[in-house]
Amino acid sequence: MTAIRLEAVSKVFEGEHLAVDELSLEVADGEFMVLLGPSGCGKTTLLRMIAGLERVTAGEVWFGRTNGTRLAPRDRQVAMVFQTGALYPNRTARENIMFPLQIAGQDDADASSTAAGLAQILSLGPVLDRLPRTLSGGQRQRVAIGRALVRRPSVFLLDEPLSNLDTTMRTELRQEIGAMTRDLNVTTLYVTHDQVEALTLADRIAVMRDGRIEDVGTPAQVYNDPATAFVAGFLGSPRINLLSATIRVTSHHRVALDFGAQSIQLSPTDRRSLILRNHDGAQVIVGARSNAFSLITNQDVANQLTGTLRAFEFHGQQSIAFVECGIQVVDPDRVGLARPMHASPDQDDEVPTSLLTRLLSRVGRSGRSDPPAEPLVPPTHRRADLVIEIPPEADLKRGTRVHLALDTSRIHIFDRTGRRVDRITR
Ligand SMILES: Nc1ncnc2c1ncn2[C@@H]1O[C@H](COP(=O)(O)OP(=O)(O)OP(=O)(O)O)[C@@H](O)[C@H]1O
Repeated sequence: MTAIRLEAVSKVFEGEHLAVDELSLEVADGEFMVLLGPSGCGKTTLLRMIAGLERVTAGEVWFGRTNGTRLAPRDRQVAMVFQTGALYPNRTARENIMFPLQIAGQDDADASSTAAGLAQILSLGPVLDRLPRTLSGGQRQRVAIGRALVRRPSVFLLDEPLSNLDTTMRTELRQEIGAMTRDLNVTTLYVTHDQVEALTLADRIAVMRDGRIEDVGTPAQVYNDPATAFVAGFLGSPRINLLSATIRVTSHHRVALDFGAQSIQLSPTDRRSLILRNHDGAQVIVGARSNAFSLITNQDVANQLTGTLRAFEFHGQQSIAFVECGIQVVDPDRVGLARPMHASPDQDDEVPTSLLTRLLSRVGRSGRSDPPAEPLVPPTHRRADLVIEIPPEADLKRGTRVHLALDTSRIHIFDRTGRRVDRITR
């Protein structure tokens, strides 16, 4: 078993494309770490650098006490499984699994019995003597996993191993991968862009964006106490509401969040007031998940927002309502990009300068591309809507005025670049 330590690792591809940007991360011995992030953020590149399949442009990769940055892949004791585990088509499942042992010089009988033992754990017993083309996608992935694990690697890397499987198979194999890697106590780095896989499998999650890590923590930490607005937006469904606000400190040192036409106050006992009192007048982003709101009929309740119900969707256990409150809503995918959606030009300076930006600034080019196009949103959802959960039995008509209580103990406050300003824990 081996811990992995990445020290300021960067990868610049030809054409000066920066895929990984001075990234540091430690994965403890035997830990299951999930790298979570949107397509193109550099997850696969990072995994390939750890496996030795991609040269590191700068920084170091350590396995325990060994500097592995320049080690050949075969000397790293690392096994990797890809999206579609490529199997030898003319070898049976058993032969595929035992092949690495044969290459290592083990005799056939021993290799076959080791393969059979692993196949039992992977529920492959009945299909061990079949060729890959006769197996289902899930079975093929199991064989690929078996082949990767058969030599008991110190480090196990998986790159979206479930992405080509149907939902039932994904859930089943996901649970098995979790159980098996823990039984074998192998240090595992698992890449996905699927938040459910990350939340259910990980000991810790590292959330990546644009070649960097925005947050690392247990699933509960990154979900309940996200470091940035992007992380808050990436985890959770429906996505968190991000509301533009200004901090106002009243004469009695109470902190109010002013949304323009409406405002709310933090409770005087809220310890975050002590931090926010120093930010009077600051433009911030308030993050509130859909279940931080509740519909109320009593208009005397403090901290309520009023809006018009525009649409709702039935989701079984709950319904999702879209409420127009006249509050500017921010897109989590765009917060903190080089040119934030609502930022004034001078706020760009607050965004950390990346390695590529610095590299390219020497040749007089900007390191970041334009923000991506607005992602698709459900047809019922306008960007300015708050998205809230309501009980499925709520009998509401579109166009009615609704009052929403906001539980301020469950909101997060970010600066305009998306970094948390109200963090007490962690
Ligand atoms: N060989 C390469 N040459 C040039 N650019 C590359 C190369 N491989 C990857 N990239 C670029 O590096 C960035 C990161 O790619 P990478 O495959 O690591 O992302 P990812 O997070 O794994 O994405 P996905 O989830 O879609 O697989 C992308 O912009 C990609 O286009």
